Amino acid sequence: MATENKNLSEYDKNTIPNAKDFRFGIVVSEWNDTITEGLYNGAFEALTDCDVPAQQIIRWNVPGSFELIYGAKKMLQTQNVDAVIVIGCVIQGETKHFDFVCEGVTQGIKDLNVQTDIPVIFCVLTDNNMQQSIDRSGGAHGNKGTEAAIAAIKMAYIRQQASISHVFNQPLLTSGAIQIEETPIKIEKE
Ligand SMILES: Nc1c(NC[C@H](O)[C@H](O)[C@H](O)CO)[nH]c(=O)[nH]c1=O
Ligand SMILES: CC(=O)[C@@H](O)COP(=O)(O)O
Repeated sequence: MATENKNLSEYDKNTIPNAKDFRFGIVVSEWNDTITEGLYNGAFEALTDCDVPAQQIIRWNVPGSFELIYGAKKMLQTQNVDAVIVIGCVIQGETKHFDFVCEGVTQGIKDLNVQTDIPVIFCVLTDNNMQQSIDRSGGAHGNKGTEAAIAAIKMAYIRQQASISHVFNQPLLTSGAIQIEETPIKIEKE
């Protein structure tokens, strides 16, 4: 489904896990800052609407979308967060630079998700023109920042449940919950 057939800002709070104890990092690119500020506002408002205290949301700025990779890496390494959202807006110019920035950021963020234990949510617009970016940062198609915040909550919850599941040695249900049997935890004696 293309974005034009989906409102990026819509979510049902009844389907969102309890997020009040989660901590979120948000790394924001300063390139196209009128757009990235709109995306940040969408993300921040969605997180607080889902009961995340403002003091549990850490924001760092980086110069451009390519620097989101390093900024997210250092956020993961130094901050106590349950998920990171990277926010950027890349708009096609005259040259192929757009292609390399978009591919680089995509691969870099993918690598962080593979190499680290903290989910990193990709909230980077890769648009043909400014109007498309306006439409997706609080305009006609909603706000991809809102969408990213909900994704961050859901992924932080999956990470939390997966770690509990591992401790209790119980399967993680498709709902993301775990089935805790009555069997006691086996403590391996050293
Ligand atoms: N053209 C855009 C850029 N370009 C800058 C790069 O992201 C990077 O900061 C530079 O290459 C130095 O490493 N960045 C965006 O976020 N959006 C653009 O449209
Ligand atoms: C994505 C970019 O870096 C691009 O907007 C820069 O514009 P240009 O390709 O005209 O140098």
